[in-house]
Amino acid sequence: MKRSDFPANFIWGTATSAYQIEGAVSEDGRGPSIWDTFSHTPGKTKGGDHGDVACDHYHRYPEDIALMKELGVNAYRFSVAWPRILPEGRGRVNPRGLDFYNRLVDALLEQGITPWATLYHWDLPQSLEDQGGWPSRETAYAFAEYADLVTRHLGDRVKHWITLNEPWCSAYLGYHAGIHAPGQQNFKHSIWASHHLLLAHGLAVPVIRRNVTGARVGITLNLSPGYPASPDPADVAAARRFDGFQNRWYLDPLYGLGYPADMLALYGEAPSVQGDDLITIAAPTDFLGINYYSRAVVRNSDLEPYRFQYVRVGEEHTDMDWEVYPEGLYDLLIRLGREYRPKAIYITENGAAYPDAVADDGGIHDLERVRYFQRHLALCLEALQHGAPLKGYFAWSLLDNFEWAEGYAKRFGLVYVDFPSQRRRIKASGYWFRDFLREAVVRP
Ligand SMILES: OC[C@@H]1[C@@H](O)[C@H](O)[C@@H](O)c2[nH]c(CCc3ccccc3)c[n+]21
Repeated sequence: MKRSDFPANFIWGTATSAYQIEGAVSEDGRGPSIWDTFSHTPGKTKGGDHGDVACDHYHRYPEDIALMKELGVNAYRFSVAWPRILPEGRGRVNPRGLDFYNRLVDALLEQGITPWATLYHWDLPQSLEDQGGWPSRETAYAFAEYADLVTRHLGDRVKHWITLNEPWCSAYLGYHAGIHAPGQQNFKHSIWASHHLLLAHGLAVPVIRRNVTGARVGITLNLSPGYPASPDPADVAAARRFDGFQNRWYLDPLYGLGYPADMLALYGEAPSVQGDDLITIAAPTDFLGINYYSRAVVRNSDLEPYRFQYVRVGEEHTDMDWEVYPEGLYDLLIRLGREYRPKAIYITENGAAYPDAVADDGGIHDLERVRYFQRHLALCLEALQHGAPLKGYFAWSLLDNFEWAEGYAKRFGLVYVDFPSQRRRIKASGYWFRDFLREAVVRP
């Protein structure tokens, strides 16, 4: 499998997010986010790690763009930090926050790298959380105001917009599982949060189109295909419930089907739908972003409210203990193409954590990660050849960075970061990706 097997106009990028790489959390007027609060709360992150400095990208972005150039990517997916733009979440604008993204975008364009901006990658301004957070409908309106402001300032140069990164994570991990910020464990709040996140997306789509000529707007979902642990009908039904919990709860409303009836019945908890919300949420989009890491294998369980249990399977697992299962990406792409028929699909994240170390020769020989990328790209190609509307791929991540509750211990980068010195070193996987992208595209 080589680059020239893919369409010549296929997008090849790397992805990051603001809180995971920028640092400079109190610089130039940035306000606190729920991840500042959460990561500084004892016991919430491994080793008490936080994003105060991270990869110091706020200051080192020219060097990081040079690395992207060296890797040969033609696109870069980053996120805009809401708390830099609107320190209280609404109202007062912080011009120095906007200035950073102006500088970043201009530097990317100068290097011929297309900027893809995610408006929300989990760093909700703390003051909005204090006023109710995503369980409050007001937060959806605040997001639309934020989207309006950012796209008015960057929309002349940034044409590709992702409204939200993984509403499932914000709603479920943040408000029910409690392992992500703000760390609530309240099922009803997680259901309301999921609705207001989708509503926020739907309110923002027309705003972005109004402000950005030639905008390409979408949303990024973390989707995992669910497989039953056995042919037992109870396990098959459990897999269907998992699929509703992880995938259909978001895909169905976004594609005009409303919330899945089986899940509404299972949850017995109605989202806080008002008026035309479902029409707003189903605003037509130009692409679906998918973050794929692994599949889920589940069996039946009486555990309320989801009534499934994960089963650990497979021979190969990453440092996150996620099964390496590229076939799941193929199955997912084919299903989405058939069942939801998005105009285009971009893999907005795919990658793996492995315990990287600098060898005696100064290199980082992350051959497992090279293999992970090769296998997943091969299945992307196969899905594309079988009709999936796949138009691009962003590797997660450009740099080792702050891996949320796991802190800095889990490394996903194509580029190794020695955090005390902030020195960057391209890993074997980065060199592999560079050579893959450099493959001479010989015109027939
Ligand atoms: O965990 C690797 C990456 C994160 O660093 C990204 O910020 C985030 O977009 C992202 N999503 C997923 C899959 C969902 C997930 C995230 C974190 C923890 C568990 C599951 C994996 N990742």
